[in-house]
Amino acid sequence: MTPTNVTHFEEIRKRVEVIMEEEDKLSQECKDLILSLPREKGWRTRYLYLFQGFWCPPTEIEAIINFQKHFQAKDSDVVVATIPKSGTTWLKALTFAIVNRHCVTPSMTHPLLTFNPHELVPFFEYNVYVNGQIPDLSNMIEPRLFGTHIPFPSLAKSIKESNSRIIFICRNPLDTFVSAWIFLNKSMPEYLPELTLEEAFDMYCNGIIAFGPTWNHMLGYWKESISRPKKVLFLKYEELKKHVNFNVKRIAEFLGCPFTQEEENNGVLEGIIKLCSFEKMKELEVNKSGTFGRHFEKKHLFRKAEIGDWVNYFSPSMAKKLSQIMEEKLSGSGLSFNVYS
Ligand SMILES: Nc1ncnc2c1ncn2[C@@H]1O[C@H](COP(=O)(O)OS(=O)(=O)O)[C@@H](OP(=O)(O)O)[C@H]1O
Repeated sequence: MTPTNVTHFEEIRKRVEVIMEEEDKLSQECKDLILSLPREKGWRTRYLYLFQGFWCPPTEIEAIINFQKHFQAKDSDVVVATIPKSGTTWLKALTFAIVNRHCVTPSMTHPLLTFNPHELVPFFEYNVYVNGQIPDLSNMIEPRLFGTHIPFPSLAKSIKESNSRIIFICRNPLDTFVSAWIFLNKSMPEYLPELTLEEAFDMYCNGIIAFGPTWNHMLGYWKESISRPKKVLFLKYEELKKHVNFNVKRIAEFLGCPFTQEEENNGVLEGIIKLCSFEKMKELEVNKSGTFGRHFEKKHLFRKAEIGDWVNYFSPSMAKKLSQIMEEKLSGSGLSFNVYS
């Protein structure tokens, strides 16, 4: 092992220890609850627990309970909701850039050039309600922007009942799986010691993935976007990538701040798209080092950003299997997900 590898390994070991300690520090109430829940081997934590109908790591369970008890939504709030590895970083960046475009003057450095999108749009479950904290969020600049991987039914009641808005994005589940698998292997390899790609894939097909089953997660937001289109905007990563201008304009309209013709003529829309692009974000110093969320490395957030990269990892039979599962689980909902597109 080279000295650089040793340092990297040491860093990862330390982060894993921190996570273990955080799990040990959970409140007794939460520990008791967790003991009563069905559990399966986790991908990046010792176990995932079946909590409120979805698979969840233990520290997130405590955070979600706190969030459900204490979060008071404002009508102006915007929540970026996603399945992990389906375009969260990108959508957070776009949302931040769209809603704050009138506050950023040409003479100032854009916050997205010096902060990672996860630092500008905090996750309820990883940043805001961690370690039993109940932060005072009333002084945050409005509109307040938050991120979450929590399924729709488990969002705080005040989000569902207020006029706050939710933008949801999901992605071809095979690419989502590959992105998650590679991200965790790179960022947290110690957590995947005995799990082969095939085993992880089988777990995924059985719905066992943080915040999954994936199909339930999609369906929760999908159904809400149909019944309350002003409340939930439902996006797909592939469509956002293929028709970025159209969809960025759609997001702005949904958020009540459409781009004017003048802004379009002056390159404001184009500028936002460029600023938030994979190529631009990947090259920023701020995104090359340091960690975010649950001690993940920022640099691994920007890998390939390609549609259909799964072909480099899966056999045709794996693709067929997941495709069939998705078809069956989504059948009758009006939502379809072609893994081949
Ligand atoms: N700006 C931008 N534009 C397009 N695509 C982007 C962007 N930033 C990140 N990515 C790609 O998104 C994948 C990471 O997903 P998430 O951002 O959801 O990860 S996380 O849940 O926040 O950890 C991951 O996909 P893969 O490359 O397929 O692994 C990233 O490369």
